[in-house]
Amino acid sequence: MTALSVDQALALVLGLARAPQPELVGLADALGRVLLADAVSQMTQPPFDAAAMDGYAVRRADLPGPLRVVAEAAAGRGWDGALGQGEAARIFTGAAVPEGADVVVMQEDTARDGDLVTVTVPQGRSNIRPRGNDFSAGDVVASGRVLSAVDLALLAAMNVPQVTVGRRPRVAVLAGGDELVAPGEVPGPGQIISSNDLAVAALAREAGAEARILPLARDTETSLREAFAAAAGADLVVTIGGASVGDHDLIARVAADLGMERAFHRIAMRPGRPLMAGRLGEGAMLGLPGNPVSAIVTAMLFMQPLIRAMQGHAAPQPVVRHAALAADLPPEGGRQHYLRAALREDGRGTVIAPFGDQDSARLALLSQAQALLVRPAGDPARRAGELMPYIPLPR
Ligand SMILES: Nc1nc2c(c(=O)[nH]1)N[C@H]1C(S)=C(S)[C@@H](COP(=O)(O)OP(=O)(O)OC[C@H]3O[C@@H](n4cnc5c(N)ncnc54)[C@H](O)[C@@H]3O)O[C@H]1N2
Ligand code: MOO
Repeated sequence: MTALSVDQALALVLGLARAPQPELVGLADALGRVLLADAVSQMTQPPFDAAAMDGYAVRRADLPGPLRVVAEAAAGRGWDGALGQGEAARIFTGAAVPEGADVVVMQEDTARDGDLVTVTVPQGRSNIRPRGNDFSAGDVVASGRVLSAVDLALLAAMNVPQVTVGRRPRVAVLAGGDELVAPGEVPGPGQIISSNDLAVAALAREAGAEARILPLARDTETSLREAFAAAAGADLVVTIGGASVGDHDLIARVAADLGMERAFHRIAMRPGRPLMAGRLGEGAMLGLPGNPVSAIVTAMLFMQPLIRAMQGHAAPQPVVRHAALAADLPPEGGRQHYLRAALREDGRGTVIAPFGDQDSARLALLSQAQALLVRPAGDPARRAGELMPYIPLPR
């Protein structure tokens, strides 16, 4: 069987996402989430013609004065009178501009003497923000938007305290292997510390999921069955390791016994060939390979897009940018290759330099990388300076 391409595999993985489920949340919980219903402004902003400077509200025709200061208007404490000829009102930024005034003169452009104020500099701009200059009641933040910090401020200003967003997928992370112990424990002979589960859960949360790490499973069917049982209720079960062909790689067998409908189990990708995906009960399952770099890279390229798609993201895939190669590269093999690389800026733009060692077990090297250089399967030899696609890594 020929292995699937990365694009084919990604399409199948995204196909595992069911329609996003709406949930009403307060703005404080809405960062990074996808709006599933239009949010409609309840406010017009500013709600009145507002002063943009501290100074004096005056009638342009009366300038330069002297003008009699007859009132004071501060933000939140307005003056509801009207300016007559030859009159000025002391005013502060954000206050409603009194009727009759058509300019706010900043106080640096005035001279005050008792009740009288004289404008000392010719006035150009009005320094008045007209009512509705920012937005109006009925304006809409459209469904589909991924909410940024600025969007939260906009929605708050619109007096929309709650929004309908995609529910956070519940993700269970299942790592296992007799060689693994948790961080802080003392490893026995032949044992190492489990690291992938932490990274994968963190990546799941970064993509918007509620992630929990299950207790480490052992390399027995019983232990794995218990772990899958503990994952009940998850929208997505992500296993790590045990995906390859070794005698102790039991994940595929146990998942199949539990009724997993496998979409694929092996893709033309490096690192990450033994990647598995499918439906499991009401949810989805992703089986990531155990090598740390392979687990993390496949989590970025498949798990995070799936989690985003589950919340309704229209463009769940990672961002792809382009940079010039720092040095020549030999032709690629039959798998799409994601090379750990450094980025730097030179006078003409971004330059990408893949590391010499691409061993998929080297976490310390991955933590140095700023990008994954993407080389398609069968990519021919490349010359320094050629533009190549890359995926920036989170810093
Ligand atoms: N005969 C073959 N052997 C291997 C193949 C193959 O095609 N034929 N593929 C290789 C590739 S590529 C990868 S990637 C690995 C994937 O293997 P598994 O998914 O079965 O993973 P394991 O064997 O369980 O573990 C591999 C490696 O990763 C370490 N590991 C596992 N889980 C964790 C964890 N939670 N934290 C830290 N490190 C972990 C594990 O100790 C192993 O060293 O298979 C190759 N072999
Ligand atoms: O695919 Mo493995 O993930 O090359 O190390």
